[in-house]
Amino acid sequence: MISDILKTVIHPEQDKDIVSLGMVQNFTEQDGKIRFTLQLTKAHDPMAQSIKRSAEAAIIEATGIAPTIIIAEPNVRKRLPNVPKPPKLPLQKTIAIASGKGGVGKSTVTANLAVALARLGYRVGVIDADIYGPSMPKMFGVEGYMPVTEDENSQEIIPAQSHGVKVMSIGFFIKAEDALVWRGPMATNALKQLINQTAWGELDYLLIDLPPGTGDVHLTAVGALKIDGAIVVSTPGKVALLDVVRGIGMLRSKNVNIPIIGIINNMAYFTPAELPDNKYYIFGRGELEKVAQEMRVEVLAEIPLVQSIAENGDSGKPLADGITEDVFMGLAKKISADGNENTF
Ligand SMILES: Nc1ncnc2c1ncn2[C@@H]1O[C@H](COP(=O)(O)OP(=O)(O)OP(=O)(O)O)[C@@H](O)[C@H]1O
Repeated sequence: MISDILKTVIHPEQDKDIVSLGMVQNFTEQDGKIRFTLQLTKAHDPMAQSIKRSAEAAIIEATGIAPTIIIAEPNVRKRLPNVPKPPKLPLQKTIAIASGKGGVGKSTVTANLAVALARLGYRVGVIDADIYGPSMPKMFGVEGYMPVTEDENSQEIIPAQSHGVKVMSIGFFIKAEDALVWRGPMATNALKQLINQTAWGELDYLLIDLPPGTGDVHLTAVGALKIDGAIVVSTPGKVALLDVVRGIGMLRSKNVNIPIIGIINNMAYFTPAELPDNKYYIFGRGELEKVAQEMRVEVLAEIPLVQSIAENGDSGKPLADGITEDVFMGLAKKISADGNENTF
């Protein structure tokens, strides 16, 4: 019996055989071919390849048949407590998060919004297309993630998983200090690969963290996959407003032509953690709303400047405090099918 043979294959860390651990699934033996799925019990199990090789060797030794073994990642949704069933969406929605200039909080918004959508029960993926400064690995606490393919014949890379979100970043492949030398075609090719060669599985929302500005990488991202809409992140200062106008202009240009879902006013006001009801509009108030009105775009959310947002971003824990959680859950409801007015 093949199952007896597989019982001799022990998971080195869990000290139990792979049959008792329930890792052997969908077993078939037909026309001299043996095939099964090696169902991992934890995500990105570093032992996966060595277990697969041991199982192959054991079967070949006993039967002379080289089996086909497919490694399957565990279904993270099943392990998350209290996750509501996702509402049925007709299509996967791809949303680009853009900004006219760097440092306004685009990556922070992407990470927190992704986790908020996942908490609503949606299946969410994030592509860090910020080739010149990838920050998703840090924000999701998966900096050490080594991308692997499903098996050696597969071209598809398995994304990292963190806080219920699938994450793929150029940062998994290159050192941060090398990112700046990625220019032109190299950057655009890398981005295309990230988009098309990731094993996303089924997703309800795919968020793309675009690089800041309006360069060639944007056009590639836009060309490589159908983007359903863009969220533009800005800060309230006057200089930033000019960039918003430019950014929206780029997104609406003939070549790009992406509908704008709305603007996010990040660092709109300062709130001290100990006085969460006090709002200090230190960069002024109302200017961004004026620009939004002129450009016929909605301001989707005002996100306060709070120390914890920066701290949680640095330590890989999105949505880790009350203030951040409230504002991003509100935003996620607003833009998703959970919202009443705008079922994007
Ligand atoms: N609402 C906020 N409150 C406090 N800190 C914030 C807030 N939003 C962003 N930050 C901090 O500001 C810095 C810049 O944010 P972030 O990296 O998200 O910007 P970005 O627009 O993606 O930048 P880049 O374009 O350079 O990648 C980070 O240190 C982040 O933690």
